[in-house]
Amino acid sequence: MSAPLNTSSVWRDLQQHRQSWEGVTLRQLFQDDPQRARNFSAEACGLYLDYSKHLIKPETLRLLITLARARHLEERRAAMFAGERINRTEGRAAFHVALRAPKGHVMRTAGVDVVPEVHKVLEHMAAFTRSIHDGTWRGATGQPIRKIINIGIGGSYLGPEMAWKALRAYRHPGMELGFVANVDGATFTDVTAHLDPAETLFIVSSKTFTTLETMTNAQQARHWVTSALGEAAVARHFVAVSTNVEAVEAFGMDTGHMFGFWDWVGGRYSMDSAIGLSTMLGVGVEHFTAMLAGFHAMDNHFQTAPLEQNLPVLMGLLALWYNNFWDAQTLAILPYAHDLARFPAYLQQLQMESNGKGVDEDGHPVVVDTGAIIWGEPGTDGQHSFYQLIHQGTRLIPCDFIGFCQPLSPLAEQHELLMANLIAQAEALAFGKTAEELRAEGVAEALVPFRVFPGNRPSSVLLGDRLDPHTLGALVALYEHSVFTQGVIWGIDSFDQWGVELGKVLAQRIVAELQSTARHPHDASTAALLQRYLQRRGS
Ligand SMILES: O=P(O)(O)OC[C@H]1O[C@](O)(CO)[C@@H](O)[C@@H]1O
Repeated sequence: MSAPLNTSSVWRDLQQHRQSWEGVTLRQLFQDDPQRARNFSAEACGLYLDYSKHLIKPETLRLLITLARARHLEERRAAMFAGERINRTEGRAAFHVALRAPKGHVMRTAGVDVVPEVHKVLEHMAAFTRSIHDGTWRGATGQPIRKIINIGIGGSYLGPEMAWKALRAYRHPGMELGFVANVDGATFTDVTAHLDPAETLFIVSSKTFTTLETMTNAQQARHWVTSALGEAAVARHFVAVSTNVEAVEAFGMDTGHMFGFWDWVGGRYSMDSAIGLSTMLGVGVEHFTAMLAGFHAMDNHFQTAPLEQNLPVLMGLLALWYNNFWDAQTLAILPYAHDLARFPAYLQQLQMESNGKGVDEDGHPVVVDTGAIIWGEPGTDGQHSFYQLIHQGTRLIPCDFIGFCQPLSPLAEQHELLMANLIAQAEALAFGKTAEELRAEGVAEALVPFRVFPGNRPSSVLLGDRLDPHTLGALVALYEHSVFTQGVIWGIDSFDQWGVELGKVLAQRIVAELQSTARHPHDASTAALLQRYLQRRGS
């Protein structure tokens, strides 16, 4: 058994190095090193990362990279790309990198090259997509399908919804996508309110095909379709995406219209698998293929670039630096792109389900803090809401700003304003405004303390040329591998999610109590809540 992480010599060196930060300012660091912006920036797959406004010196990076090496990041990365069972608690590989491997690449797990199977499914998805787009596939009444509703939750929803919004400029003409995730019936009624069943296709997306929310909404959809079009319509209006053939059959769906994937694809790493069928239908085969190429380009970069210039490694190490050495609790994701509005929500599952762990891979309590709380909103909306706290509050909140040089909206002038705000926010956070500067501007003395911006608030700026499918794929893979980097250093299993189970089991028990006279023992609070609900729910 290796020594606890926080007693390792490099961890201690980092703690000591952190002490040397008292009184150090980003202003000073930039003054001392005119090359700082160049020295602390890197570029890959069309994404430029400026990390010069972080509380780091060359020594910080050297120590963080030493830590990564000491924790065998390179070996663990090789194990992931070799299809080894790195998801130990579930006894599986975490082989999402094989989902975007080009045809002809060999990627083996458990001795099997999975790339041919992956491409077989992609070809099935492409043929289906084309048949919907060209009208060969029609609904039960002969009408072309124009509305696609993805029923799924968590990893079977967040990626497709995020991508549908992110790739708005690349949508296939005439196609509309909707998403039903929440078990709240309001979601289903809202999404289907103005839809015509005759031109609507449901994709039931669930890795396990047992998830309560998804199965409930799928039954609701079935009722909605069959009450309008009859039982025989199910075959023309439903397809499934799952790893569970038996459950799809049991649901009464034609497995010929099922798009499979594999147990080595984690839910939150699945938007580039058949779970992306709605994305492919929404943006077309070519754009989906370009997105996969973006994922793959970033995989290559992660696999081959030296750690010092490796974007996912750098981002992972920076996140860990604040999480473990500056007591930062959170990381703000701030996309300056309306089309990335759902990116923070997507990253919440990716990062918090992956790295929200309190025991290490050997089952021992972790000795350091793990995954940060991820949150955020698109700029500039957030500026008029929570940025006050980021600028002048008492907490340190590292920020990831994400922006694009070229607008997708025809309102190019507004894009200038948007990007000016992104650049200004990173500048203001880093360098702040001193009392002397305020006085020199003639600010009344009584107001000076309120108007001081302390600065020294760290941020990354990720700049792409354009939010296109390739860039989106690269961006998602960048965060996937950054999450992996952090998980490896903490020694946790980033690919399981046992923490979601207990609530599911308890909910099932409570459902039984709400729907019958069965009663289970509960604590006083739960019992009182149940009683009040039962009394007041109405008939
Ligand atoms: O695709 P499924 O099996 O319906 O699961 C949906 C989601 O539920 C979870 O298992 C946990 O809530 C996620 O990891 C997963 O993405």
